[in-house]
Amino acid sequence: MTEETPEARLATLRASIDNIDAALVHMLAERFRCTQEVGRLKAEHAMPASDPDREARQTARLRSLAEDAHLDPEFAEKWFNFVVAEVIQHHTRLAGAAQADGPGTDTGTA
Ligand SMILES: O=C(O)C(=O)C[C@]1(C(=O)O)C=C[C@@H](O)C=C1
Repeated sequence: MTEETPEARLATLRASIDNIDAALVHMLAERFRCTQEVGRLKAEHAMPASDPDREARQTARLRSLAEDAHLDPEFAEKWFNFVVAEVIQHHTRLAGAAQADGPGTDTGTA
């Protein structure tokens, strides 16, 4: 039986990392597609960009999931906070644009 060389093992592991990174990019793209719609909904209905209660619930949930998965819960929380900060910036920008547009030009009347 021939042993796998360290170089071959590294290449195998990197192939898996490539797949995982690609999946993460696709999942993040889907998440941002979703939060963009949430941002539009919030802007249209003058709802606040951030929801600290929702964030607290999600942080607790993700920390628990991370523990179960043997992922550092501190890291999971940092990742979530990083993503949410970006989402809130997008929401705030959409709210500003909605305000600049005024209450809506399409009144449904002729
Ligand atoms: O669920 C919402 O209300 C969102 O705007 C999404 C989201 C998130 O990205 O998870 C972002 C900002 C809020 O503070 C809470 C959660």
